[in-house]
Amino acid sequence: MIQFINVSKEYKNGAKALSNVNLSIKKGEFVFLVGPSGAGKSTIIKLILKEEDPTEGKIYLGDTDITKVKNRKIPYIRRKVGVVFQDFRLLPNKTVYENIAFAMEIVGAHPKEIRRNVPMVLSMVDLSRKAYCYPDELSGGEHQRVAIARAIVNSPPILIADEPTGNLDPETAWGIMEVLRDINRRGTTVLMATHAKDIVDVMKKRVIAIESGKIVRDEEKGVYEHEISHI
Ligand SMILES: Nc1ncnc2c1ncn2[C@@H]1O[C@H](COP(=O)(O)OP(=O)(O)OP(=O)(O)O)[C@@H](O)[C@H]1O
Repeated sequence: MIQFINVSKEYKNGAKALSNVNLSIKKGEFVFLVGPSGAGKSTIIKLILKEEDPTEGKIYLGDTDITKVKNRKIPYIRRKVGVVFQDFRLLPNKTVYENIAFAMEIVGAHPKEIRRNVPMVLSMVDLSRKAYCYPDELSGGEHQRVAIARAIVNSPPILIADEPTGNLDPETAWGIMEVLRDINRRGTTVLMATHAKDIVDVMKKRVIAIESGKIVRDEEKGVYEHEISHI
């Protein structure tokens, strides 16, 4: 579903963000991307979204090498990948319903489909009763659930979450994890970058650890970090 082959990324200012990264994520997997600040997690996400291009290497989404995709075809990639950020990014002057509907309008969905799908995803994130609220009337956890609903409303096969629980208290964060787990169980591939050690350790999902732009660990049912023994 997602494949990086010998991917390196150097930003224009000379910062080397990734060097020779190889990774392969299969359809339906749930993967945590962990590592210290500046390790390269957001860069991996930006490359998948084609917000940046790699300096070297190939990146496949399904059968498509997205490094070869022309800029005008980028919206086609964005339809395959839903994305949720730490800071929500909802439109403040639109209601919850309109925020989600807007994500469908911009990909040209039929109004009938919008009327069917928006209530469906709102119910998935348990927010049907807030459909006509504005973002400033929501709690942080509710905001993030709307952002997730918006990310999945076009049924993308891949959902990327960059620190989705970063601004939330522990209990609310766990609510978000339950929503992501449900979405994954319905078949969506989920890639989540996080610093939340407790969440990673409890979920027992695949963990890819990155440090200084290199993958240093890739484990099934992994943990956030291994204790270093000083004996
Ligand atoms: N647009 C940019 N221009 C130049 N350098 C950048 C840019 N974005 C990131 N970098 C550099 O690339 C490296 C990797 O950054 P990246 O944002 O991918 O790390 P990260 O693992 O997501 O960190 P964090 O956990 O703090 O979000 C860092 O050294 C960073 O300073």
